[in-house]
Amino acid sequence: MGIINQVREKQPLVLNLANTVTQQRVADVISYVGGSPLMTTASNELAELMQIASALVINIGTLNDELLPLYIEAGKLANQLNKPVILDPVAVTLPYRGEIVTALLKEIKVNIIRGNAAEIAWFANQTVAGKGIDALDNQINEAIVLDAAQKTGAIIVQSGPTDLIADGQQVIKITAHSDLFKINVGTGDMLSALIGTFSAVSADYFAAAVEATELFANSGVKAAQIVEQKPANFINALLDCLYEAN
Ligand SMILES: Nc1ncnc2c1ncn2[C@@H]1O[C@H](COP(=O)(O)OP(=O)(O)OP(=O)(O)O)[C@@H](O)[C@H]1O
Ligand SMILES: Cc1ncsc1CCO
Ligand SMILES: [Mg+2]
Repeated sequence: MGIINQVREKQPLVLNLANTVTQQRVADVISYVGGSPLMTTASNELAELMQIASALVINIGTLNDELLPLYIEAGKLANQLNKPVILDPVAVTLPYRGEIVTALLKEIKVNIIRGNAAEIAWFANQTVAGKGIDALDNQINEAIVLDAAQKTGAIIVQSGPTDLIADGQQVIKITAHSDLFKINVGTGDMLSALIGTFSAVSADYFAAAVEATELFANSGVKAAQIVEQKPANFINALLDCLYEAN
């Protein structure tokens, strides 16, 4: 049985420390594949929520000083309960964000990191051109992705025209893509949430990352055919394709 079927059967609750820009799209992705999204920013309820959640997705897109303790507290709870932690390190190449992520990784174990080429290179102490939330150079450099996996101990998903998924030993490439992904802000955040949802029901986090990334790419290809290059319609078609996936 594919992991998508397990998601539909188990309807896992996926807890999100989301950014405030794209959280509706993130909630939609989780719900359309059969999961149950929940967003919080309240420290007081984290212990209760991590008990019922099956995965934690931390997206630092709109971080602030108060959020670092929340990320750490939620991450520690997830680690203690053996639930997967997915990190979306939005614009981590910027100094303040880099400081926050460095501090976070000292305190918690992150199981999967999903970012663009510029963000992933940061974890390998390398520089790949980027501006804010966007990568400007979609390098397909397997050595960087492997190094990022080894340095962090996390599974790495580098998104771009070709997606790369790596643990410390192997790299898998996914080449199916649509250029309508790129214009739509938050498709990376959606992918991180989809990976979180798949890892919520699969003990094999590498398989979860691969299957979720493949499904997202293939759904994008189908959606692009349906909407004939209309980028706003693309998101709706993408969600419809995720809803229909099996
Ligand atoms: N140039 C491109 N052509 C086709 N697909 C792309 C391209 N760039 C990214 N993608 C796809 O778009 C999705 C989002 O990846 P991207 O690398 O843009 O994430 P991101 O920069 O974190 O995005 P965001 O910050 O908007 O959420 C992924 O499914 C990725 O495979
Ligand atoms: C545009 C933007 N700014 C902070 S987060 C975000 C959404 C992409 O991650
Ligand atoms: Mg991003």
